Amino acid sequence: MTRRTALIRRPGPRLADGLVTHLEKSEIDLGLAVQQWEDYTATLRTAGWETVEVPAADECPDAVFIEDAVVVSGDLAILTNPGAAERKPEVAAVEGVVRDLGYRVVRIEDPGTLDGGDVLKVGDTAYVGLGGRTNGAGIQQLAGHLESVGMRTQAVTVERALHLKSAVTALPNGTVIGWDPVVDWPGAFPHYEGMPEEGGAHVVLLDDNLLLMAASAPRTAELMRSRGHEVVTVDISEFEKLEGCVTCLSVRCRG
Ligand SMILES: CN(C)C(=N)NCCC[C@H](N)C(=O)O
Repeated sequence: MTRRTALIRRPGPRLADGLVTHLEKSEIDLGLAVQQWEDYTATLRTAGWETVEVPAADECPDAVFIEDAVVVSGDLAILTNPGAAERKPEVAAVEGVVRDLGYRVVRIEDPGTLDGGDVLKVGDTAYVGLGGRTNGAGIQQLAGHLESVGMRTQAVTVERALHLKSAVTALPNGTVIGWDPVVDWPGAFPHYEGMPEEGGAHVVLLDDNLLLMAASAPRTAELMRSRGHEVVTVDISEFEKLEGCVTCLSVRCRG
């Protein structure tokens, strides 16, 4: 049976100090955020995922966005080198967890920077956002590591969004979906389709036909249901205020 493990990391007391780049800062309700995180992680478990908690990094406000700290593919865990200095200390505690899960561990090193939110895997292609957080050296190193697990890498410019996966994710059939105003280069993807809402650009594939989406994208959820997908939604409003989305709150390990 294939492993379905999701790495998660509890929000810390400093969450409200998290970085914002493309949004105005707004007030965060920490109690509500913790409740939303509990709901999100419970949704993963209900869908059959075992959740593994990475030790909290309470001094790092953005640590809950665990997706940015590690990229997994096949038997490989690639520890990232986040592009924002404040986020670099998040990575250290991930290493022990992925080693315990049996992954071969490699890392992105200076001068390369890379955030996991910039890596979108579709089949055997990893599209990687080249933008504010991930640089060319980081993409080159990633490409070398991914080659060892049979993945090819393609860089995609990201200027209008924080991360590539802030702008686009992919449906089970490989179609890349996005929210047009923040997608710099839709032609990079063989099949691209714009969605009616910003939050509609983000799906987590929980199963062959089961999508996890944010409650902030009801029209897109309806569109997906009308096409035969099952959709579960979670309210992640407090994380959206910090430019987070459903993908950022976990790292899905399949295999
Ligand atoms: C796909 N996305 C958006 C992510 N993987 N990460 C979101 C990180 C948000 C955090 N406040 C920051 O600015 O780093």
